[in-house]
Amino acid sequence: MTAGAGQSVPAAASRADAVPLDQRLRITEIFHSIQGEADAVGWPTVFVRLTGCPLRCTWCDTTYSFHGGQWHSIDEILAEVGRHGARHVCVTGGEPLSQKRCLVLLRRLCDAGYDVSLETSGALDVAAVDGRVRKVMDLKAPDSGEFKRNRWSNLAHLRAHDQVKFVLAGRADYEWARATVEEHQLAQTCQVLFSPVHASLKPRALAEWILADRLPVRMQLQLHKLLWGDEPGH
Ligand SMILES: C[S@@+](CC[C@H](N)C(=O)[O-])C[C@H]1O[C@@H](n2cnc3c(N)ncnc32)[C@H](O)[C@@H]1O
Ligand SMILES: Nc1nc2[nH]cc(C(=O)O)c2c(=O)[nH]1
Ligand code: SF4
Ligand SMILES: [Mg+2]
Repeated sequence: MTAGAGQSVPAAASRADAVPLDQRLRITEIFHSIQGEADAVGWPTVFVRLTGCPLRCTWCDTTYSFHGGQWHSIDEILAEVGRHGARHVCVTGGEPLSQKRCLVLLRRLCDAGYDVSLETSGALDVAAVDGRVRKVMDLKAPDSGEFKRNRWSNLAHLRAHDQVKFVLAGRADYEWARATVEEHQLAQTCQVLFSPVHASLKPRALAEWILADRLPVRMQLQLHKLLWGDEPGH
């Protein structure tokens, strides 16, 4: 289901008409791919990309999710996810938590037995996210232009299976991330991921900085971009 690309699910769409709008979610795309980021990297995964984001990170690779999309009921989304036969589901966006019913979707996916992860900017409250969901929470570095949106109180809701992620555009971002990890003792709470902004910061430079500083962080590249480049739907 690639709602943003104009493809819909006709039979399901007519059923959804009976569901009140406030019980539906606006979806940009649902697709099956290899998880390219975070702890579940490499697993065949179904991605549910919710439409809309209140942030505008300078380097965002998913600007096509800011607008458009199609409304779908949670039952429809679950049916589409099930069609792909994967164990892992990643709810992403856009900023998924900017739609309140995302919380219900996450709970329903967990109840259905999926291994569920949530990619979130860290700008919205994560307190009510189902504890079974693995949160992958960005802390936005200065060069993202969205540093002021970091919601520091979210750190209190991180559990051992969650991840804090820093996407870094250059050395200044790196210095800030290193100081933030230290200040908040993040590596003692959960995995800390450092990733270069794709095609901006050289991965090798980031790797050498992490090694030189003996940082307790996990470096990562976006595997799907090595496989498929910037094509949406992967
Ligand atoms: C597209 S965002 C959607 C979820 C949520 N809005 C967020 O920012 O976490 C998913 C992940 O992709 C990362 N990302 C976006 N553009 C990127 C880029 N150009 N290079 C590396 N990572 C990027 C984000 O930092 C985030 O960790
Ligand atoms: N393959 C693949 N893995 C991903 N992991 C997180 C993604 C995202 O856009 O949030 C993503 C994505 O867009 N594609
Ligand atoms: S918060 Fe996520 S989706 Fe929104 S602009 Fe930043 S990277 Fe893109
Ligand atoms: Mg992506």
